[in-house]
Amino acid sequence: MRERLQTESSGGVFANKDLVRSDTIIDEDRIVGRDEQLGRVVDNLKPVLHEEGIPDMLLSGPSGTGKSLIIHAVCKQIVELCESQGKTFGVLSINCEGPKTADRAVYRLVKCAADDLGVDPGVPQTGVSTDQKLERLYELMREYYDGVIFILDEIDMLEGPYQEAEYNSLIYQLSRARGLADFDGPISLTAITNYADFMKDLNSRAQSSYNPDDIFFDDYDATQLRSILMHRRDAFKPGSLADDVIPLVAAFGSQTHGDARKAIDLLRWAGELAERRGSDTVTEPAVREAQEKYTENRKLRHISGISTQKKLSIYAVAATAYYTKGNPEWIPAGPAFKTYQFIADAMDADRYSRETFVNHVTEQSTYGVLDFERRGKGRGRGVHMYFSLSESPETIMSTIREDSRFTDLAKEDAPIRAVVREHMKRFHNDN
Ligand SMILES: Nc1ncnc2c1ncn2[C@@H]1O[C@H](COP(=O)(O)OP(=O)(O)OP(=O)(O)O)[C@@H](O)[C@H]1O
Repeated sequence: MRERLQTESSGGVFANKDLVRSDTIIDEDRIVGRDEQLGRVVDNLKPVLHEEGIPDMLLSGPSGTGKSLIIHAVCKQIVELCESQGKTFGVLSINCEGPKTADRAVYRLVKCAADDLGVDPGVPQTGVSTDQKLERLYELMREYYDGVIFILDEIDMLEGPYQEAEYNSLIYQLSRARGLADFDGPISLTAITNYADFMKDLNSRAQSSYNPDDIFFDDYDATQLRSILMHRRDAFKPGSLADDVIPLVAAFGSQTHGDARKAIDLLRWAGELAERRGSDTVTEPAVREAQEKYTENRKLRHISGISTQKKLSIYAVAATAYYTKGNPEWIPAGPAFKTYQFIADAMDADRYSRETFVNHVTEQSTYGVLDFERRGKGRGRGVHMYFSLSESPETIMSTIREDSRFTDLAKEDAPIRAVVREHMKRFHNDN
């Protein structure tokens, strides 16, 4: 079982499955089309190489149309070219679906910079003001970077609990960095959104401080999708993909909003279905079946594409939520880690450290799968990390069990429940 777990896929159709995972960062030569948008982003960021100012940008357009791909691909090149000039360009990118407030989003930016630089974040997530977090962000910028781009993906998701959406405050505060950060290098504030009219939703304060170059990404048609998929054909072993599969996936993709992510996921799902059936070729019926099963739920689709260890970590959190009496919304990391260790042993998989487990779990907040926070259990009872899933634990568990490497976990119901209950009880008694 261990061997089976450690191989990337259990069957025989994939040669490099990463190429059909939509969160894989692909090489430039696999980017198809989008010349106009690519050209504009390149022209906007090129001045960094000459220590000149760079504009703010707003990348808008429907889901899966290459917005994140293009900005990250260009930033990657800029980072490399800066490196060759002995300069450091900081790409501080967060997804705004996870943090619920501007304060948390600022913390994530600090964390992103600290992780990139391999230094301590230097501020706690809670207990200090947003200004203190911003000051730390500026400090890191002054100390380590020669230029910075803030990338705020899914900016419209940062609505927050107040009447006025939190993205206003985040945009306002970050766009003032040029004046307030005492940072000499170029700065761009680049937001990504699905809404073409996003600027109209901003309040006047945010609007007056943020004047981005608005770059629009439209839907892909079937021909463009086909070409995107053809450039990833080598995800499959030679001869394992019937000729009509890519055109059919592209046709389905163009019917459902021209979203390349959906098309790539559908191709992978068809491959996985074929493998589960023990087939060594992906054919049209597998595509049709995958299309039927294909839910609109992006978070679940995301989970089905992550690595085995990450699935294992998320499964442990979901199982801890599911088997705990009363199904609490917030799950403490301690007992969830015990569940993880138990499940890893049951599957004969490697057990990673608690830190790696926590990283694997918190990373998923970027994709809106869950939220996390540190909080106290009450006076003098310590601060603990907690996770809160955004989908029902049962749905998450059954999605992960669709992966043949996890299917057998359904049989471990009773022992997992016992482990969860014992460790949740200990957690409550100990602290
Ligand atoms: N022109 C393209 N060439 C190759 N792959 C593409 C292209 N456009 C999109 N993709 C792939 O499709 C997937 C989704 O693209 P991306 O994440 O850039 O979409 P997006 O526009 O940022 O979507 P969202 O608004 O939902 O975040 C990624 O796996 C990306 O690699």
